[in-house]
Amino acid sequence: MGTQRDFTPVSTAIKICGISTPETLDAVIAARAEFVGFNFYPPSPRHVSLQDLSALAARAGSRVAKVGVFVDADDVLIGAAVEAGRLDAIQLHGEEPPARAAELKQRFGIPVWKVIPVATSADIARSADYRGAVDFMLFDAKTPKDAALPGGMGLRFDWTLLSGLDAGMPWGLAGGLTPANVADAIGRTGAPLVDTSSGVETAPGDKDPDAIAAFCSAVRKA
Ligand SMILES: O=C(O)c1ccccc1NCC(=O)[C@H](O)[C@H](O)COP(=O)(O)O
Repeated sequence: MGTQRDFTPVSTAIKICGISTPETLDAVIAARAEFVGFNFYPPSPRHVSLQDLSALAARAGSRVAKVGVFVDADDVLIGAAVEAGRLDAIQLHGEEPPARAAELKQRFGIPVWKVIPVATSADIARSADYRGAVDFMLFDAKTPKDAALPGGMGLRFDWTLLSGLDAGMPWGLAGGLTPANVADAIGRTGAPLVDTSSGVETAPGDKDPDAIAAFCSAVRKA
């Protein structure tokens, strides 16, 4: 099982989400991102099979922490992915309630991240329900009800909603972050971690190694 990371920030941590090829995994590692996300939501263009996950995880070794992204998944899928990918954390990107998150934390013994979809200040307030149940909160843009995916859509939310945030635990910012806007996002929110997916792609699911490098460089200069 994976190890719990120390989020005490010396600089902003980076998660590149939706990696599915060896070449783009290498780009994430070369750019020294702290976290890589592997997607287990079948409708996503970034979805990885357990077989591919296993090969990617072996390639990564311990050079980057591996986060599995799940949407209201059952224990069988999560367990298989945790084992095949030697995952370091489980990211819940669906409608999992706090009790379900706490159950998964207990069952698999690795940190659980909960995505908080944000459109209004009420969404930020609701994140308090997850205190004590999860290890990390990722504030991401709420997608429209008829959206194809609950994440990875390149949508931003109003960053001022995070003003004065006391999440009560480590947290991060996601949603529409790109090499061009991530420094501004960090400056405005003070996010200890930033996460991107479509912002470093040429098409849905096609990650661009140069954009991954540019994103990480922009974060380090911020
Ligand atoms: O990326 C996906 O396809 C996806 C599908 C279903 C649930 C979550 C998904 N992505 C999770 C992420 O952590 C993304 O990085 C996050 O939503 C930000 O995406 P983007 O706005 O494209 O940077």
